[in-house]
Amino acid sequence: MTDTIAAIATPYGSGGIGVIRISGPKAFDIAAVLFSTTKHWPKGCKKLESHKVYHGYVFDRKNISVIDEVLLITMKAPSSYTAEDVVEIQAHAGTIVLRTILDEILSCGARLSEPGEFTKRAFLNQRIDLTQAEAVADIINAKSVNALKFAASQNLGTLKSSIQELRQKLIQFLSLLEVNIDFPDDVDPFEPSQKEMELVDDVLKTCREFIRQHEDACFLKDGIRIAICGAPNVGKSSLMNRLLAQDRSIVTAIPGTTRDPIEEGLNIEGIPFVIADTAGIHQTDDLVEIIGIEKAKDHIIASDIVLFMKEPDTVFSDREFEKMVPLENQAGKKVIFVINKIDLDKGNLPTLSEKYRHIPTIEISALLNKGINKLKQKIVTISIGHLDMEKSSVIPNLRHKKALEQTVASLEAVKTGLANKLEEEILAIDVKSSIDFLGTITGETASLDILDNIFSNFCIGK
Ligand SMILES: Nc1nc2c(c(=O)[nH]1)N(C=O)[C@@H](CNc1ccc(C(=O)N[C@@H](CCC(=O)O)C(=O)O)cc1)CN2
Ligand SMILES: Nc1nc2c(ncn2[C@@H]2O[C@H](COP(=O)(O)OP(=O)(O)OP(=O)(O)O)[C@@H](O)[C@H]2O)c(=O)[nH]1
Ligand SMILES: [Mg+2]
Repeated sequence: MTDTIAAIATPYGSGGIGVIRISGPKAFDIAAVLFSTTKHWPKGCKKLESHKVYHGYVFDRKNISVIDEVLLITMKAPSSYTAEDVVEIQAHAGTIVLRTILDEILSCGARLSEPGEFTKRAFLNQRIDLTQAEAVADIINAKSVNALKFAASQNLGTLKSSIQELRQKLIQFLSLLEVNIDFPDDVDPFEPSQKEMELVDDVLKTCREFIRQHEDACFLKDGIRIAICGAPNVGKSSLMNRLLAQDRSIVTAIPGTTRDPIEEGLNIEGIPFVIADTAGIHQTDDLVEIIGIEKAKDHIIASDIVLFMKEPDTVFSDREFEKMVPLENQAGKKVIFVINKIDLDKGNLPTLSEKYRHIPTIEISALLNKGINKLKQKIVTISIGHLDMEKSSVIPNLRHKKALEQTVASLEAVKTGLANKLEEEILAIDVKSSIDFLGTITGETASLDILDNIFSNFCIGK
């Protein structure tokens, strides 16, 4: 039999309202002891029904004095967050008042909950699966609107149903194999049909697609890395300051002003970016500049998006561009060609070469704050234009990615086994492990370690 747990569910400190949550078999009894719908002695509490909100007062357990005027919410099992009996008390949010009520609840036989224990109970009682439990933590910790969209979608069970569907297909496949293992004499030797081969391929393809989506989604959680690069004095630091809307980098008319790369977080339309202003890249004998240029190159290599800057009356050359963004590092990198200082009416703007014609060009004046919004728009569209966050079932969760990679490895072994006409017993081992790996994602086959690790990262009261 489970015990009854209680915790303050709202953040510490003072605020409008604070919520205390009780879950478990004693929740309603404890409420009946401490709560009264009248403020006068003798305390009066009618029988509490499920899914109702009551107005009343919390007394100390000896029913001598009123602690606070509250609203009390009742939810009978299994229709509650934990799928157990739940009572919530909405009191005034002050550290002392909430602690005092909690102490009374604890002295009536409840125990202080562990971090994440309410959500863990929802999982153990099978109201939600592990991906939904993780989504709850991701909703709380979301650093951007997009991270929230992923998490909210996962909370609804999108990933859960996709994984369950894949798992079901493999279980069906396993049962075909097992018929042959159990009754080898009664049935013909296992000969996978075209349909069964396709089934394995199908599951493999979906797992690989999820892994790819995971990589996209990671950007949205950790920040897409942008590096601003170009020759000295083109206005890199000026652009950095415009994008951040603050004076972060030093701007002077002296070429070679920026030495150390300067990194800052930037949020455009809810998407997190990490942007780096770097030293102007050119030939120099200055030791400090040389080190700065090396660091600039490291930043460019590590970035997802490069803003390659030039000014009017200069020319774009493949050689210069490839010195900054080497050919071997161009794969997967997105580049925007930014022409700065268009306020200077001095002649010709540089144009892209034939080879790099596909790169989008944006004209700006960092000095006059012109074209900056257009540039921001371009940064957003090349970052996430191809993603649909609201429908995506994948959120950037490393645990899921690893499990998917293990599933893929096992299914590859199944495929090789099928091609080599291995025995059913051997095939079944790999099919079983792929089923188990998928099960670790939803929690059907997750170990206690995994569960502890996930729930201990929650806050108390969640
Ligand atoms: N006051 C309060 N607000 C809250 C929560 C809570 O527990 N209490 N939540 C906690 O994180 C979130 C809402 N999530 C919830 C998820 C499921 C159920 C629930 O009772 N589910 C039952 C019954 C559904 C029904 O009656 O339609 C179920 O699924 O069986 C409640 C809250 C955010 N806001
Ligand atoms: N006319 C004009 N001048 C600009 C513009 N943007 C920057 N400048 C000027 O160009 C000079 C260099 O600007 P920075 O932003 O320091 O250039 P940088 O690329 O960071 O230079 P380094 O750090 O030395 O590589 C400063 O005098 C700026 O005021 C612009 O859009 N128009
Ligand atoms: Mg600079």
